[in-house]
Amino acid sequence: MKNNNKTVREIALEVLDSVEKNQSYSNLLLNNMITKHKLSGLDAALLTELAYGTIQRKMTLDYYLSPFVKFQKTQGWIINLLRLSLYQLVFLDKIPDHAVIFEAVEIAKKRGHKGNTSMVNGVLRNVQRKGVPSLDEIKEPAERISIETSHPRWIVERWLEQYGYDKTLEMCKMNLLASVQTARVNIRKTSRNEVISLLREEGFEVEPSVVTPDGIKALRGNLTHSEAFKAGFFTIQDESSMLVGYAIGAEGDEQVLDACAAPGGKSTHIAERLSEKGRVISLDLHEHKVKLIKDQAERLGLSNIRTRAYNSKNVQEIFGLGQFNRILIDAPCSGLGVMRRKPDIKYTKTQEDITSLSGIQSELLDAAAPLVARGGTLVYSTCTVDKEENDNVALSFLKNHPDYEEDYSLKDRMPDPVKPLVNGNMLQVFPQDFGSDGFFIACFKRKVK
Ligand SMILES: C[S@@+](CC[C@H](N)C(=O)[O-])C[C@H]1O[C@@H](n2cnc3c(N)ncnc32)[C@H](O)[C@@H]1O
Repeated sequence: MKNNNKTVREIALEVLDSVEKNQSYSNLLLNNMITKHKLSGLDAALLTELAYGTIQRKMTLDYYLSPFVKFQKTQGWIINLLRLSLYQLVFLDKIPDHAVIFEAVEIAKKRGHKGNTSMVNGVLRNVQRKGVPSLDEIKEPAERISIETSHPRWIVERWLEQYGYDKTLEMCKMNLLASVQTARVNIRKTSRNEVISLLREEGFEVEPSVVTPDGIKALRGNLTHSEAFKAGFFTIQDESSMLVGYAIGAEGDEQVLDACAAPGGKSTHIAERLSEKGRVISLDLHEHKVKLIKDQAERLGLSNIRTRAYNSKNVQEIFGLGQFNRILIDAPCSGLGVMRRKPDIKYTKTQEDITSLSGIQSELLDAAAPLVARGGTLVYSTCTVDKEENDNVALSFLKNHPDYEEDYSLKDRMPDPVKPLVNGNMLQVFPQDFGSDGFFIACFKRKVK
């Protein structure tokens, strides 16, 4: 359990501190830590469980700690150490209580003075003796969901209003579960059956996705470490994200603009479905992001993608009106559909972010709209579940663009299990539908006349 003289729990505490202090993204930070400390499979899995679990359950843990700790008067790292320890005591049954408390005290000794050590020891032993307060004390439904599932109250209230009690509770509970790694097969190079056989030969536990025809689910092992990945046989992508590639329906020699394209998950999907002569033009704001798309295209052996660092609000300055058969706006969004993979999102996003993002989303759609050829397709997607960024943006787009209409072929383009979720030209996938990301897709068609 020791790496560079740091235990996995010490590293987990560093992750918690950094996520809180520097607003670092937990998923990126965790990957960096795993590499920096050269963590092996089991230790990497434990670090992920401890750091993600503690962040995911932060509000519940604070409720449990509240009778025992004066939050205002306690240093941040001590609160994090207590959260980390309590998470193990309450939510993990494979680690004995005495080991959890012993390690917490050792960390406190290394990090702080004697007073800190005895406080950590005292709080954890007190919790052990008296037990944590019952959630049944919380009578009000929004507050109960908020504390029990660690979602800020404003998010719970919005979802209650938009989707009702049952869906909200289901979604909040689902968001606490670990996400499963999934991959999309590069149909240019190989088939799903072949990739599954290759991965199994390499010792990975995988199965076909039941959501998408080109998807694979990893039950054990990180697929990016496989030879099949290096050979460009697949892309790591969430199953909901894959749906966008089907929704846009690109084929043959078509010209497609992907206006918010990095790191390239959807651009490469579209390119795989086009011919060699077809083109995906992939834009994103910064050179370093565009490089991610180029790297993926190269790994996958795709020569029909062109990239450029560009602000897509100004696309009309570089492309001709009606130039593209299809355009995708996979817009920047609040990401409230991907909380399982980025648990810190729920604590950092605000209602103001949602409003300002919906403005940006509309601007991007407005800028791209005239570049779609008559009879062509415009697809708008987000990885969020908030109606202000989803349905409302889609509806106001149609209202402001009389040259567009709903594209009802969205349903035909969806894989069978997804079809029942399509509502006209829109699709909202919730995390609880398939265990994939919360995702929204709207399809528009530019009128022929
Ligand atoms: C949801 S992500 C795109 C994910 C990508 N489509 C994929 O499947 O891999 C949104 C992207 O939009 C980019 N973005 C935000 N504002 C933009 C703008 N004005 N012009 C171009 N790209 C923008 C962000 O940098 C971010 O990479």
